[in-house]
Amino acid sequence: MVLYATFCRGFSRPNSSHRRIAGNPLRMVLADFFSTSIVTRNDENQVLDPLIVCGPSGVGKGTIIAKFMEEMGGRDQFGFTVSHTTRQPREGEVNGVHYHFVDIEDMKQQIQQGAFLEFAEVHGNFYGTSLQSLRDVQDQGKRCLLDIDVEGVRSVKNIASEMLLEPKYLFIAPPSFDALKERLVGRGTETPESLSRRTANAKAELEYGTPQNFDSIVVNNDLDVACQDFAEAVRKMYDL
Ligand SMILES: Nc1ncnc2c1ncn2[C@@H]1O[C@H](COP(=O)(O)OP(=O)(O)OP(=O)(O)O)[C@@H](O)[C@H]1O
Repeated sequence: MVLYATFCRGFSRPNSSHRRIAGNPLRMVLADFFSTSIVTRNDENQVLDPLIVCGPSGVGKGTIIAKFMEEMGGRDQFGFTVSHTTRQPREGEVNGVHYHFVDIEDMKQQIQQGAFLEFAEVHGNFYGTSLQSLRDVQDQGKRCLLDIDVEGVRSVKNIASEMLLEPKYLFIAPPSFDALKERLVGRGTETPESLSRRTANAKAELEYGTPQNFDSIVVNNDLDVACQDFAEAVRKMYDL
């Protein structure tokens, strides 16, 4: 409830043009009643429900999302919601672009202040999606694209209806567990310890990646095919 109140407060922009709340009639009435702009429309009058992308570490989420956004027109409709993390930046990662890199005390403080839609401690580090990062995307009239782990998906599912959000959930699966492990090794970012933590977590994450829990599942075997499948799944889910 505290989080909900924070969320409503955070998203309340009474004078904004994006306050044209939409969706089904009940949603519209409730959204107006609660004076929240979580449910918004863009200039083409389309509802801006978030896209939640999930999958085990190393499956290729970042790679597919980058191609979709940069090479397949994704950026016209979606804005990447930049997560916070307490892990160290990898080579080439830019603060504020790939992640907001923060230290652990800062992150804990912001969590306590209710600044996050969801957060989780994964592989010994905190990851989270701040309400501000969602607002930043919505202010551009775009749908939020979130790349979050299974715990994050569970958290969002628990609170989405309270917030009148109707996200679409897409899971990216590897062709096999061995292929996933090979990619993590090939990426060259993991220590032996972090590799075994990530692969151990992947087992439970793959079990959660079922049609019961996700609107769409894309298998990332051949990268180009997976990107096409991803774009097609997005088109179908949002009726674009
Ligand atoms: N279809 C594919 N075939 C082979 N390698 C791939 C494929 N897709 C991605 N990769 C490679 O796998 C590695 C992991 O990809 P990426 O970093 O995008 O995964 P991720 O799911 O975003 O991981 P994390 O959750 O840890 O950030 C990268 O080195 C990437 O180049």
